[in-house]
Amino acid sequence: MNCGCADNPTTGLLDLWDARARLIDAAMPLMDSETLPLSRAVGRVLATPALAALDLPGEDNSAMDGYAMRLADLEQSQRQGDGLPVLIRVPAGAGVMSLPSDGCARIFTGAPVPQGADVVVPQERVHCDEQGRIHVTQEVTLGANIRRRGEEARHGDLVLAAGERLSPAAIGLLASHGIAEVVVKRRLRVALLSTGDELIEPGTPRAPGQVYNSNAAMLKALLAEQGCEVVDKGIIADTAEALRTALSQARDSADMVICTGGVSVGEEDHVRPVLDALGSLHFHGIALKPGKPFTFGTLHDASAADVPLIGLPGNPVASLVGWQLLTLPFVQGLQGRTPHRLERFTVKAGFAHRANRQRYECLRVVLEDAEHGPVALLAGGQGSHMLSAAAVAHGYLIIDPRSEVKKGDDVTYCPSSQFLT
Ligand SMILES: Nc1nc2c(c(=O)[nH]1)N[C@H]1C(S)=C(S)[C@@H](COP(=O)(O)OP(=O)(O)OC[C@H]3O[C@@H](n4cnc5c(N)ncnc54)[C@H](O)[C@@H]3O)O[C@H]1N2
Ligand code: MOO
Repeated sequence: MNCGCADNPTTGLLDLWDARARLIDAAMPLMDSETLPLSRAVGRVLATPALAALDLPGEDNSAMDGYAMRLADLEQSQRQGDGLPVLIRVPAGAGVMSLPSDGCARIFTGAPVPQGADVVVPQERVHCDEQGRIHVTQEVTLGANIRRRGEEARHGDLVLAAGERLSPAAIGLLASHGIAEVVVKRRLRVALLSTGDELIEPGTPRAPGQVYNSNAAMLKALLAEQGCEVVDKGIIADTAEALRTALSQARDSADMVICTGGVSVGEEDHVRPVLDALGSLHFHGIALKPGKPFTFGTLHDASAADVPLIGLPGNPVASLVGWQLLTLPFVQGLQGRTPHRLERFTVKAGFAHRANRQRYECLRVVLEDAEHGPVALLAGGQGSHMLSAAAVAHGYLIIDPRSEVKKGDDVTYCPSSQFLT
């Protein structure tokens, strides 16, 4: 593990992308797992690969309601102009039948194609004469409208790799293979602390100077969305003693600790000194606005495994950005997931902006469609204490340090939706 040294000696700050890479490298996946029925497995992380127990589809089956036939029989009947008699009827759920020669089968979507048939013609493309014989009105191609046995997966194929988070579509996929239960990682247990004497919980009366604890509400929602179990340690007073006690208890109750506030440089900011006493600091201070005082370290425990600690800045937008860009990939690593690659693409700036000299800036923006593609507009006030813009933003513009953005310039956009998968 690296020390807390910044990689930019001039600014004293660690590069944003280096910090992200270090966090991804440092995440040691949880080893414990449990077996769950599919009905309780959505959002959980597969601990073992899911393999196909059979071919999918299980048989050649029809993609259309229509008529299954041999192309050779059809061509013969077309030369003679007498159409094909319907000899069998194959509904979905029927077993695999055999197609007698010189005729066709009435067939329905999903029904097994009878042996011998090599094409299915949709019913809209046939004409049925008075004798009930089928005439095909358009050209047909060998194999058309037949979904082939095993075309999606063969027995033994990998269906989903270990480390995949189970989306509703993934649950459906497993069910389509007949899989009823899966081995998943146990939920990551995250202890959450909010430091600050000014903090009170929403729903309680407020005195002047007090601030509602928005970080805990937001982080609980973010952690729940990632399938984590939150151990809520509440609001901790701004004293080193209170923080030391709270962090040691948090360490003993969770796989990871997240605290907010108290990571800056004032004498009321106790996270770093307490971390020095209880464990070790890996880094502090990132070239990121908002989010500069982001802190990463380890709480040591003589009798149990070490527990990682992430200290998010108190300013609510700094906490949010510090979660999305840095904490989330670390949490995903602990969960045994492959941390997602940050999705970014280029849009046009709809405003001018002079960037911070030392830090990447994450501007909260909304996208609007314009003639030559999407244009980013500021979603509202950009203060790191203002959640209003973050709450309605579609994503971030990530602006390089020292750059100057002019209206109409190409800029890097990072959609927020990616942080919710
Ligand atoms: N002299 C300096 N002062 C500050 C610096 C600096 O480099 N030099 N950095 C600034 C930056 S950047 C940030 S971000 C903040 C971060 O400070 P802390 O992490 O120590 O946070 P606090 O001081 O405890 O609080 C900052 C701000 O956020 C509000 N807050 C805190 N917790 C919550 C919460 N759970 N819910 C809602 N709001 C919260 C708090 O009331 C303060 O307004 O430091 C700058 N200062
Ligand atoms: O992280 Mo602070 O909010 O950059 O201002």
